[in-house]
Parts: sequence; structure tokens; C-alpha cells
Amino acid sequence: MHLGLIGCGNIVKTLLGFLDAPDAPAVERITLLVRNGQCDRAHDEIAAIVPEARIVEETSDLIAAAPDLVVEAAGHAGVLEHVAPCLEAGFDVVVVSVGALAETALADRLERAARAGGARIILPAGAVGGIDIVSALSVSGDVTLTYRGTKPPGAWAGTPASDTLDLDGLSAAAVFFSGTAREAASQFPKNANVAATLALAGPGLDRTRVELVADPTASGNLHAYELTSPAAKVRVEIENLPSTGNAKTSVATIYSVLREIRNRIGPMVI
Ligand SMILES: NC(=O)C1=CN([C@@H]2O[C@H](COP(=O)(O)OP(=O)(O)OC[C@H]3O[C@@H](n4cnc5c(N)ncnc54)[C@H](OP(=O)(O)O)[C@@H]3O)[C@@H](O)[C@H]2O)C=CC1
Ligand SMILES: O=C([O-])CC(=O)C(=O)O
Repeated sequence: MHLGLIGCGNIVKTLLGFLDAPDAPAVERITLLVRNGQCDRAHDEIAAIVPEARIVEETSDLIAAAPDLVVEAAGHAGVLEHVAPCLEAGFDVVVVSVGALAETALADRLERAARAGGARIILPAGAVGGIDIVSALSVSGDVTLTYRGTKPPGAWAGTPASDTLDLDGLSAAAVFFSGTAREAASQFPKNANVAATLALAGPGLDRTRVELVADPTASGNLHAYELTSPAAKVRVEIENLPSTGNAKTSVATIYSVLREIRNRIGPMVI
């Protein structure tokens, strides 16, 4: 496989390390798209892991390289800038920054681009699990979904949580956001992609209720949700290890991207 990657942050660098493992999917070629002016920095950061990777700064160069699959892990800005042209050119894209789709105009643009290019937008489960049953039950009748995302206070630094909470001095769990998945995804672009994923799989961005919590006693990044449907009741709780490179992002997110790559290569999809 020739893998195209957008971004060179925690997810991409950790993923490149995973691809180096003996039992990793066979990725023979990598083209990495980074922000303008970041080529040398990216080269220094990944040279020890994948010295043969090609690094480009223009979306058109990634497209010209013709990867078999593109993975976006460059935040909402990265989705806005690069994903539509890749889809239009016919390349399937794994969009990790799922919350970007909470912006209706962007979601419509990506859908049009995918149709025009005959390509697919692949939304990975990311840091959460159980997306299969949420998606399956979404057409089963009246479905409700409530999600609660809890992280240690440090993971909320630099977000609107710090407007209402003293994150450094917090002594007990505090709910600082309560609203829809659409609101959560746009206000917390680095922390509420899971909310958007559950909503898009389930009852939709405006019908999925979200609570976000900073908890100094949290043992990791916690994702909990409850779904009710005429066909089933589902309760899921996941305790994720935060990445060393970015406390906002759980390591499971990167394994979920690895799964998408594995599923494109192997004879069986699971
Ligand atoms: N679906 C899910 O469950 C999850 C999704 N995510 C999403 O994944 C994103 C990436 O996570 P992570 O790797 O940990 O974050 P990082 O902040 O470590 O990395 C983000 C990378 O994207 C780059 N970038 C930003 N804008 C652009 C652009 N326009 N073009 C190309 N590259 C760009 C940054 O470059 P620079 O350093 O130069 O700014 C940086 O290298 C998060 O922002 C979040 O939206 C995260 C966790 C879970
Ligand atoms: O990685 C996580 O735990 C979840 C996350 O950041 C997000 O939903 O954006």
C-alpha cells in the first residue's frame, strides 16, 4: 500500500511508529502532507522512523503522488484545507477530525466532492467503540443517545473550559459543557470528535446530547454513552490512555486508524 497522510502531529507520528512493527499492515510507501513551511521540521521529526517517506506541502502534490488511501489527522483546519480536493481526485480519505463535519457547509462540500470523485469519506471509530451498533440501530425507530466525555483537567487546557473553570486548582469533577454534539464539536475541536462520531452514526448532531467534564481524579480519557432504541439499549464506558504526545488524544484513536489501514489491505474486514 501507498499511504497518504495529512498532518505530522501526535497521531501521525505515533501511527508511523506502529507501522514499523513486525506485525503491522504492509505499507510500502508513504507520502506526508504538512503545513506550508513545515517540511524540514517534519523531516527531522520522522526521519528516524520512516526515512524513505516523501514529504510535501501542497495538496496537489499529495494527489499527484496517487496514494491508495489518505488519512487526515490534521485537525479541523486540515480537513477544511485538504480533504475535498483529495476526494474530488478520487482518493478515499479516512477523516480522523470527525468534528469538522459539524460545520454543515463543509460536510456538504465533502459529500459533493466524494460523489464527484467516486471516492469515500471514511469516519473511523477513533477513541470510542461500539460505533457498529450505534450506526446499525440508527434506523430502528426513535433513538436517543447521551454521551459524557471526561478527561483530566490538563486535557482541557486551551479550550473554553478554562473560561469557566480554574483547571489547575480543580479539586472535584466539574461539568463545564452541556449541549448538542454539533455545539460540542465546534467549541471543542480537539476534544469532542467522539461526540460527533457517535452523533453521525446515531441520531444526528442536533439530537445527540453531550456533557463534557474535567475531573482531577480521572484515570484517563473516559468516554461513556447510553443509547436507547426500540431494538436495544446500549451502555458503553471506555477508559482510554492519553497519548504521551498529546493528552487530549487517546492512544486508542491511533489504533483505530491502524485498523482502517489493516482493513484496506487484508482479505478480511473486521
Ligand atoms: N476521531 C477521534 O476520536 C479523535 C480525533 N482527533 C482529531 O485528530 C486531530 C489530530 O490529533 P493529534 O495528532 O493528536 O494532534 P496534534 O496537534 O498533535 O497534530 C495536529 C497536526 O496537524 C497539523 N496541521 C494543522 N493544520 C494543518 C493544515 N491545515 N494542513 C496540514 N497539517 C495541519 C499540525 O501542524 P502544526 O504542528 O504545524 O500546527 C500538527 O502537525 C485532533 O486535532 C482532533 O481533531 C483526536 C483525537 C480523537
Ligand atoms: O482521544 C480522545 O479521547 C477523544 C478526543 O480527543 C476527541 O473526541 O476529540
